[in-house]
Amino acid sequence: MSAAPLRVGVVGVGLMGADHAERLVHRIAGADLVAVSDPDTARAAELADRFDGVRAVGDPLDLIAGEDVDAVLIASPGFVHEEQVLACVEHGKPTLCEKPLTMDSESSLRVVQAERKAGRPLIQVGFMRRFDPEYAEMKRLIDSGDLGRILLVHNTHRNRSVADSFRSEMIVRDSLVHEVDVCRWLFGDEIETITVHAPKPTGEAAEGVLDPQVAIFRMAGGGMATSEVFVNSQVGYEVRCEAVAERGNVTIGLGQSVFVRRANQYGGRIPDDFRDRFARAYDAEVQAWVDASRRGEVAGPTAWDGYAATAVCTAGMESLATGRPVTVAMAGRADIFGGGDR
Ligand SMILES: NC(=O)c1ccc[n+]([C@@H]2O[C@H](COP(=O)([O-])OP(=O)(O)OC[C@H]3O[C@@H](n4cnc5c(N)ncnc54)[C@H](O)[C@@H]3O)[C@@H](O)[C@H]2O)c1
Ligand SMILES: O[C@H]1[C@H](O)[C@@H](O)[C@H](O)[C@@H](O)[C@H]1O
Repeated sequence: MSAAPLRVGVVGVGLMGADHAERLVHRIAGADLVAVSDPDTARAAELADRFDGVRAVGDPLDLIAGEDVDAVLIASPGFVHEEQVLACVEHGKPTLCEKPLTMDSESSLRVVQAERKAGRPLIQVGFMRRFDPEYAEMKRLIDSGDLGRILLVHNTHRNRSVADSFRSEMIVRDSLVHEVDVCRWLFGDEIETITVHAPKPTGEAAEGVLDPQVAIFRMAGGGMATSEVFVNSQVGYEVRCEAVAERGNVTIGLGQSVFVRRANQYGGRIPDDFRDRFARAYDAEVQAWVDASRRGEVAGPTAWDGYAATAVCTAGMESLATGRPVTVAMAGRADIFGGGDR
């Protein structure tokens, strides 16, 4: 591992970028935040001013090219990820790119191919649930084999509310993409077909938005998963997952760590949003990225995982439009890696 701290630049400093900048400064070892960039230059300057020695850069591509930046954390909107990740690859910089890797499977495949051409792994994708202590324990239990083979997974994913600009297809591409990654990871298998159904929408969703949605995945090895995604639930941030195996089942996300009784009521607290529920997961994710980058490696979800998830969501958006099951179209791994393991 390099003895020097990793000098990190953050691209996009909205909700997630600002949250990651705070964690890089206050909670992550072996990294120095050196630059932030956002087309909203006032927002970037305001964030940079909160910390010592952090500069605000107008053009994200200048930050990526910067000689004082060793590695880049991308937290811009998904539609600019392709250009920015490709620039990072061109400059040989380790990159943590927030999900989704890109907007569709063709562009994600271009990223996989560019990384392959660069000759070394550079990209980690921000599927932070893999770093959540509860999900990690679930994965450990399933992989131990003690419960037998995993048969089914049931996911629930609810946000309190989203902006009216968050349309039906974004529920698939931006929200369901987490369940896609979780299922690929838990089953250790690809999703072969996806069907996305929608009941009559909630009156709390914007006009024309199909919310909630229910997705069904059929895994290549015969497993199956259901996922409810409901982004205007009005309740809070609820993420639950139950894995059903041959001799037992595992549930996470019940949120029962603190149970309070008062004023004729009992219960616990429901988190506001992802930053609250997954704070420890983001910390572990970014720490793993920093550590691996200093070793010249990639930890956690790879560009291939980002591509596979995007390919499933591309099929999912087609299913949402047609109401029919759609087979996921993916390039063969061997065609890209020639039998390698990444
Ligand atoms: N892992 C998670 O749980 C999680 C949670 C929320 C968001 N995300 C992802 O993080 C990313 C950012 O989401 P957010 O919620 O922070 O959005 P946001 O809208 O709060 O912030 C996005 C920021 O990017 C800036 N931006 C716009 N165009 C840009 C460009 N070309 N280059 C750089 N910055 C640009 C905007 O000005 C804004 O400040 C998205 O990819 C989103 O899917 C992940
Ligand atoms: O971009 C966000 C983020 O990925 C959250 O984790 C998810 O719960 C939201 O639904 C999505 O919009």
